[in-house]
Amino acid sequence: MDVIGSIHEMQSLSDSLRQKGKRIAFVPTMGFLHDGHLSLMREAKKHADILVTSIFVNPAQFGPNEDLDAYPRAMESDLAKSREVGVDVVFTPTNDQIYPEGYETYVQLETLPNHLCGLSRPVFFKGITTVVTKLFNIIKPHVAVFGEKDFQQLAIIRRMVKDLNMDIEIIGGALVREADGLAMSSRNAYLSEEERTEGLRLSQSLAKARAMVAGGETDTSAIRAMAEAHLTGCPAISVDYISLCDPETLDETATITGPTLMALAVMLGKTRLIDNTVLVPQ
Ligand SMILES: Nc1ncnc2c1ncn2[C@@H]1O[C@H](COP(=O)(O)OP(=O)(O)OP(=O)(O)O)[C@@H](O)[C@H]1O
Ligand SMILES: CC(C)(CO)[C@@H](O)C(=O)[O-]
Ligand code: BAL
Repeated sequence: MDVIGSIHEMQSLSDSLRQKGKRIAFVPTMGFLHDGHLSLMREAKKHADILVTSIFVNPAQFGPNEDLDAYPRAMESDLAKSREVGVDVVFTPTNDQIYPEGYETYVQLETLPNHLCGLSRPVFFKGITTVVTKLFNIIKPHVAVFGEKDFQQLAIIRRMVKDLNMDIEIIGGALVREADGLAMSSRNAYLSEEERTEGLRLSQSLAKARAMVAGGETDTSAIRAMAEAHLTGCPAISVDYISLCDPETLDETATITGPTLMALAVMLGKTRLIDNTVLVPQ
């Protein structure tokens, strides 16, 4: 497995792989790898000859009061896990290489960021679409895999690739959970033991919603009220959003008539947690 820190070296390697007719798959990450990331890598390997991943904690997607400095990092164990899963190349650029002095070009969508996480994280998706565009230009993948845990991110990347005619296939990887249902996330490392237990309220709310829909419920306000009550049953939880929306436009839905995204975001103490499921009417 190669570990490459230089943009120039990465671009040259991608060019030569492409010239040899190799198909390149790409999985971008911010490191502190868990089984969610590894499942995306296993999926990506099915679609290409060479698997490239990146580990880069992107400052442009963190707001001034967010957790950029605290974000967990574990480069050595990340490299060991990557090697084990069969990654061919890990790209690990520095902040100065990605955003050198004088940097001023950003990629931004008009509408999709004005929903869900984008409402409370104003620079989040502008930072993501910018860095993902740069990573695509450096790694030149044929296919890239993003997790369905970050459902809005996946929808935004799909839209961006279509709108900007990027010749890259985007694949969604299923959300991976701990055995008790908690969605895997690097930020789970912030949780105390007690918070870790209370964090189950997200996946429990989604399970209750699925049961309501299976029982014939179609009114999203009833489902939202159930989730609000279940989440705020824990005083340490403050709800950012409980959204029942169209999975493509992310516009809120009053009545469930087709597949509907139910997405949750909460602060549990100082930790931001998200989770989602797609509700399908009977
Ligand atoms: N539980 C999961 N199941 C599937 N994919 C996941 C999961 N967690 C993260 N991913 C995906 O891994 C990729 C890299 O995500 P990232 O490095 O931000 O990890 P993360 O665990 O989501 O971190 P955090 O939640 O703290 O931001 C993204 O495409 C993300 O959707
Ligand atoms: C796609 C990504 C690596 C861009 O920094 C990040 O948002 C993530 O880890 O989901
Ligand atoms: N998983 C998306 C990156 C973030 O929350 O900052």
